[in-house]
Amino acid sequence: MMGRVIKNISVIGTGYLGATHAACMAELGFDVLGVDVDPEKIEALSRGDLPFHEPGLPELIRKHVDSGRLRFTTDMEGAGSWADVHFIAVGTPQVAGGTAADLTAVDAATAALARSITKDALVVGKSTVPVGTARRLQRLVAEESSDDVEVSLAWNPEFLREGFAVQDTLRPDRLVIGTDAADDEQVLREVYADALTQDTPWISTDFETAELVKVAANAFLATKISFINAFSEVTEAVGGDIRTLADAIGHDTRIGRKFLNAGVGFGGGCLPKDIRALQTRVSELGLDHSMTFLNEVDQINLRRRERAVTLAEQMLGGLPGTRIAVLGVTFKPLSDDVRDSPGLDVANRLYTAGADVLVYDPEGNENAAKRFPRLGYVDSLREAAADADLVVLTTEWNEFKALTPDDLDEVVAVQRLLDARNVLSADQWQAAGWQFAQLGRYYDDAPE
Ligand SMILES: NC(=O)C1=CN([C@@H]2O[C@H](COP(=O)(O)OP(=O)(O)OC[C@H]3O[C@@H](n4cnc5c(N)ncnc54)[C@H](O)[C@@H]3O)[C@@H](O)[C@H]2O)C=CC1
Ligand SMILES: O=C(O)[C@H]1O[C@H](OP(=O)(O)OP(=O)(O)OC[C@H]2O[C@@H](n3ccc(=O)[nH]c3=O)[C@H](O)[C@@H]2O)[C@H](O)[C@@H](O)[C@@H]1O
Repeated sequence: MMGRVIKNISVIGTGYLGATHAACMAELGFDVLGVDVDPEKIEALSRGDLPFHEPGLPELIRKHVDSGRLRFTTDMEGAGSWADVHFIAVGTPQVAGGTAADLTAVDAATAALARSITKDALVVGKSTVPVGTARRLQRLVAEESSDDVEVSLAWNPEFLREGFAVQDTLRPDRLVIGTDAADDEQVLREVYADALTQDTPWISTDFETAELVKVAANAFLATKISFINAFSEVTEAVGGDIRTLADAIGHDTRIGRKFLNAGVGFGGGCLPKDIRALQTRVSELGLDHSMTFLNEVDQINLRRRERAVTLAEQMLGGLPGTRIAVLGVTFKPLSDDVRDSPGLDVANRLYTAGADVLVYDPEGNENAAKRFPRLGYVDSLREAAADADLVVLTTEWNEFKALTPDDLDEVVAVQRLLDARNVLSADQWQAAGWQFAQLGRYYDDAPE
């Protein structure tokens, strides 16, 4: 592909990652075609509607659907005969009933794409995959594509965060490019030219390192969260304040304060499944011990959910027959994503144990109701808290972080709050007469 001017880009898979990537590529000046197997998603996107919540993305999609620079289709063949660069951004979820990554969609999308390509092109993997996948897909592309065209493969993992997806794509904090040929790296330099500042690190490496960088980053973030949450178990038992502890160690710039927010733990469509897939892949490679610590990271994380439920039960003196308001069921604020959400898991466990649960989330109600239809869902914080015996804050949306006792004093049945994200002031709520608990903190009057 050397010496070509890149004009047309396709993005295969238009979920959280792919829709963002497609819109941002259009913003960088390319003509872009988003391809997905889900006709409803494609219909919505083609109208300029985003079928999920991501700040700043609806505006970008609409802008470029209107400008004609961004189109969506279910027709893979259209993409294969049109684009110079194809990004693979399909899902790699956990396999049903196991811990490995399910690569069915990546394999199917890559094979279908390769068969449809009728001009020289670069296929770029963006999905998060087990190490070794890129090399396998390179062979698949060679087998499935026509001998008349030159098709090569590169691996370019994605580090965007939901809630900040647009800014993370248009101004990435680093780019990692795994290639087998210098020409392919040049193509990606051209693609990303306008997203780079003078200082953006550009890491050019082989396939294996590129794949591993991605899972190493997520494993490190997960470990950092479970590290502080393991200390929560200690401060809860012996007395102490996990926030002060996190602040104090975070001042050491070698440690840093970010990702040391103790609470109900990590969830989402990436961190949990990525640490499980990494362990599974490493065992497959015969390295039985290298990543076993990630099992501990996972267990610490899941114990936080249990702890939230136990604490709620202790505060109430039993769950059956109680009314509980659950505030926040997305896995984090600024997203409508409820995949492996700690808050939704806690809500469901409280319900299963006999409580009457009313959920309110600013963006997540609809997705949560699809997953757990039996919970009650309401459209406002006040409705959720009305006559509640306990309010549980599980996702730190700004609306919840700004709560004061005045907002709820007259609304609830009993002044009782469990802050499972450590974002409210214990002093303030206790001074107002509330029975108040947080994960990772110890109180003289804490229920035991
Ligand atoms: N969501 C995020 O913040 C990030 C996700 N990732 C990785 O990106 C990948 C995609 O993740 P999400 O966008 O969150 O998943 P998602 O589930 O939102 O989107 C995946 C999309 O792929 C489509 N798809 C499935 N099979 C297909 C096929 N054969 N051809 C065309 N389209 C197909 C699905 O219909 C769906 O729209 C995963 O590997 C994930 O680990 C990486 C960084 C950030
Ligand atoms: O591979 C991915 O898909 C992405 O996964 C994460 O991004 P994301 O899942 O959007 O969310 P994070 O901001 O990392 O939060 C993950 C979870 O950790 C929790 N968390 C985060 C930070 C913290 O201090 N404590 C904590 O419990 C959040 O509430 C959330 O449930 C990574 O941060 C991204 O770099 C990566 O690209």
